[in-house]
Amino acid sequence: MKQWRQRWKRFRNAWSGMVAAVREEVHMKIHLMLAAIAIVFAIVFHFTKWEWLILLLTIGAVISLEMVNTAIERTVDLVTKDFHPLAKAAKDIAAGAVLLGAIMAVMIGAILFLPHLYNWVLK
Ligand SMILES: Nc1ncnc2c1ncn2[C@@H]1O[C@H](COP(=O)(O)OP(=O)(O)OP(=O)(O)O)[C@@H](O)[C@H]1O
Repeated sequence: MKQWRQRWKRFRNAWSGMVAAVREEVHMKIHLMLAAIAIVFAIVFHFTKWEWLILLLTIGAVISLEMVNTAIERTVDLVTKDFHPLAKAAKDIAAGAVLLGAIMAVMIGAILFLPHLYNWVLK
C-alpha cells in the first residue's frame, strides 16, 4: 500500500513537472500547438498505423527534448547566475539538442505529409 502511495506521489510530481513546463515555457506551447495541428491533419489524411507511430514518436521526442532542455536551464540557473563558460556550454548544447530534434521533426513531417497533400491537391 505504501509503495503504491509512493508511486502515485512520483506520478503526481512528474505530472506537475509537465504542467509547469507548459505553463512557463513559450516554446513548449508552440510545440504543443504544432503537434495538435499535425494530429488534426493526420486524422484528416487517414494516416496508416505506421504513419501514426512515426508521427507520435516524433512529437514525443521533440516535446521530451524541450522539457529536458528546460530542466537543464533551471539547474544551471540554480548553480550560478554569474557568467561561466561551462554554464553557457551546458545551455547551448541542450538548446542545440532541441534544434536538432526540431529540424528532424520538420524533415519527418515533410516525408509524412507531403505525399498526402499532393494527392489531396490533385483530387
Ligand atoms: N550563467 C551563464 N553563463 C554563461 N552564459 C549563459 C549563462 N546563462 C545563459 N547564458 C547564455 O545565454 C543564452 C540564453 O540563456 P537563457 O537562460 O536566457 O536561456 P534561453 O535559451 O533564453 O531560455 P528561456 O528563455 O526559455 O529560459 C544561453 O543559451 C547561453 O548561451
